[in-house]
Amino acid sequence: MIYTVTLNPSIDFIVHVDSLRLYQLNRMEHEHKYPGGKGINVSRILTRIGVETTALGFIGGFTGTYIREALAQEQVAHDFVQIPEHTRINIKLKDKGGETEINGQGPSITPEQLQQFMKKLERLQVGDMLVLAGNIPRSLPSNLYEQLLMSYGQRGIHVVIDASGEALARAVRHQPFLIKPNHHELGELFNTTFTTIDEIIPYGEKLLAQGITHVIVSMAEQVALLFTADGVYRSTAPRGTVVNSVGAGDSLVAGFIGRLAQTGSVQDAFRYGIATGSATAFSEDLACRDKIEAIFPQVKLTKL
Ligand SMILES: Nc1ncnc2c1ncn2[C@@H]1O[C@H](COP(=O)(O)OP(=O)(O)OP(=O)(O)O)[C@@H](O)[C@H]1O
Ligand SMILES: O=P(O)(O)OC[C@@]1(O)O[C@H](CO)[C@@H](O)[C@@H]1O
Repeated sequence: MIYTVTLNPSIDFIVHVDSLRLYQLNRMEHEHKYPGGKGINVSRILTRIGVETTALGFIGGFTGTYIREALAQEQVAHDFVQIPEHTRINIKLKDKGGETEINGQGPSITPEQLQQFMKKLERLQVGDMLVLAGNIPRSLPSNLYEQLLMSYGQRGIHVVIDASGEALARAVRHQPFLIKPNHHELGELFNTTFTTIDEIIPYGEKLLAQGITHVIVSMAEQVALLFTADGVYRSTAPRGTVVNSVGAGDSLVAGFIGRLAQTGSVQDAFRYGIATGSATAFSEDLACRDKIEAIFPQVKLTKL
């Protein structure tokens, strides 16, 4: 079973305007609402590709009810801790110049609610996977992912970290199964910036040498890199028309771990992950299975 954790879920409110005019009235051309938050996105994709998953985290208020209902409609299993405060709404604003995101802070989580969440994790068994994805709300300990990684990693559970900043920096010390920084997040981790692929390679190898099983470095429409036991692989991103790239990174993670669970082949899983990320970028909502599988044959790997 793949458990995903979204400590701070959201309704993603996707708004399209032709050309945003600041400080003036803008009319939406069209708008969509989706259940969001990185772990929830991973669970939605896993369900679409037929991999068993349960989404965990904290949810509350009318926004929380909307998310529960939307997930139930898609048959995405979940077991959230119910809280009284409203789950946040994140605005994703698209115009012809690009995408602007305004994410909410989200509700405060009390120590009692955190305890309820910890209790839900007790069901995890050897061989399960735990995906810790997205920001850690300010009301929770900033080392929460690190604590979970240490305790569940030692019990034979594969822990995936899809986070940035301090949460990622703390996690890489404790041998997660997979991390998927984009090249900016990787640069931040090492206090540097990258201009070429060659510059990234020693840093990915360093993370692997620290005991991380798989490291994927994504770069949106450019190449992505996989660092794994038998070497470094480069994949080019498929070409297409970008509709909404929110959740592309989460989709890559879901495609990779889902396919790995199905086939056991790391290279095949990397190709499938890239196809899933791109299929999401080319869709209004997250990718559907048909689109992923149509793109999959386009994805080729080169061993470096
Ligand atoms: N413009 C694009 N064209 C094609 N594929 C894309 C594009 N943007 C993203 N992707 C696909 O999604 C994957 C992940 O994208 P990206 O590197 O933007 O992740 P991210 O920064 O974690 O994304 P996000 O935070 O928006 O979820 C890429 O490796 C690629 O397969
Ligand atoms: O504020 P966080 O937790 O870092 O990111 C939340 C978020 O931007 O990430 C997902 C896309 O990756 C969206 O569904 C969601 O709105």
